[in-house]
Amino acid sequence: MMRTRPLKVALLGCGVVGSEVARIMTTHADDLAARIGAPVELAGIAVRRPDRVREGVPAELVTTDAMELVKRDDVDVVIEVIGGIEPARELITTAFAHGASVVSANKALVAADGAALHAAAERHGADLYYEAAVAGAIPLVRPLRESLAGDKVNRVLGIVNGTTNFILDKMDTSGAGYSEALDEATALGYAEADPTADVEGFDAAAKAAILAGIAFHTRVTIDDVHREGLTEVTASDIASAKRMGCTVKLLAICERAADGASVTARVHPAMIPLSHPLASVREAYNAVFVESDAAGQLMFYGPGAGGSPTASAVLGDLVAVCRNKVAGTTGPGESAYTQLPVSPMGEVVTRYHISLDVADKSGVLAQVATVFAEHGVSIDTVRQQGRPDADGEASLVVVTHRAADAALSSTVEALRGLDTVRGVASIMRVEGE
Ligand SMILES: NC(=O)c1ccc[n+]([C@@H]2O[C@H](COP(=O)([O-])OP(=O)(O)OC[C@H]3O[C@@H](n4cnc5c(N)ncnc54)[C@H](O)[C@@H]3O)[C@@H](O)[C@H]2O)c1
Ligand SMILES: N[C@@H](CCO)C(=O)O
Ligand code: NA
Repeated sequence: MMRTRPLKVALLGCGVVGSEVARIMTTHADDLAARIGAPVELAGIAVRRPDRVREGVPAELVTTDAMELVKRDDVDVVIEVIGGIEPARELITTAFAHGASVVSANKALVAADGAALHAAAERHGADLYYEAAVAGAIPLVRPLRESLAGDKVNRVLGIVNGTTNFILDKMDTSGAGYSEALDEATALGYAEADPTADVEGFDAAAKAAILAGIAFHTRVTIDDVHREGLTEVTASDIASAKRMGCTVKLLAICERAADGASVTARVHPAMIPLSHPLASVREAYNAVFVESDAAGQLMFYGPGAGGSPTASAVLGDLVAVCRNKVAGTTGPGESAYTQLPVSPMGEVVTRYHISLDVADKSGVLAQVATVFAEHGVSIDTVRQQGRPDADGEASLVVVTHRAADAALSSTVEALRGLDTVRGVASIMRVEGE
């Protein structure tokens, strides 16, 4: 039976995502009401620039005072799509204190302070949902939190940033330059307000922290995630990858250690074989593999960025928290009972592709091989190529077997110390084999 008092929603932020949330709430109002069992209405929309014309957004709902809006007694749900740490955090905690549940797309905030936010929600008998924060429209937070709650997840591996995938894809397929590709991603609404968050890997690291925490039932913050962006990836890395039958992707990788006693979370560019399903993830699409004991390998794929896809995830959460309100209950909160520590990057074990500029003379190969052996890093393949442009120099490309990141780092340091090694042109991890 439909309850007659409408549920009131405060929308904070009306940018790329917020404007789409407002549009869908208006156009789908009847369906949303039927699915929730109560009408759902916008109580107000907090914006920073009230003079901006926003098509389809009722002017009488617009306010610049977000704090006053979240304190209103008639507000049942707050949707936070402002982004950043403050004032989003204070607005969300104030919303909880006033009895409202919160839907947020804010990965930066959840990855920095998720535990405190969950605790505040629980204290006030409210919900905190953030499906949109990880991989946009793709259902991932809820499947991990609910559908896989009876299984044991061991690994989450994927492409979780649309902007960087768009850039790498354009560079790889159309030969576009880095800044041209970034400008296009920004114009399409994929990039964050400050694209540094995307290209330096902060956005993906925040998502990795959230995924690792939920997947392994422990607490992982963005500071625990090893992060390398794509600003160091060169055209020559992409060409090297092609020669190996690989492509370069910015990956987020969360793993439970083999002994089950710790976890790792990292974001970095990596070479993956063209035969791997992640290699064919194009443009701003995201794809995430989840490996678990009972289910085996699951793949989640879809649009990970953009106003309308992200709004889809926000609306899904809105329906869920509204249903909970109607039923007088709350959904699952934080599950961090395993308290597994997060190991440093040095303990991660993977394969490496290293490209060295070396003196083109006898004995160099043996010298280089000795350095690898001395550090316990086993070589899989070596390819030497003369460089007609550089007199007396050659390129040596070494691909290793699986080795600890710390062992690889000390190998590279020792290689740099050799007179015959003129430079380390690139080091890239090789994943997905
Ligand atoms: N764009 C995407 O593809 C995408 C995807 C997933 C998640 N997200 C997340 O969604 C959130 C919003 O992203 P966006 O792309 O819509 O950003 P945006 O910059 O387009 O929109 C944010 C809006 O909030 C407004 N704002 C800032 N401070 C405010 C305040 N104090 N009161 C009221 N309004 C305020 C800004 O003026 C801006 O219009 C972020 O947390 C982002 O990480 C975005
Ligand atoms: N800037 C983000 C938005 C989605 O979180 C991206 O490019 O993936
Ligand atoms: Na999602």
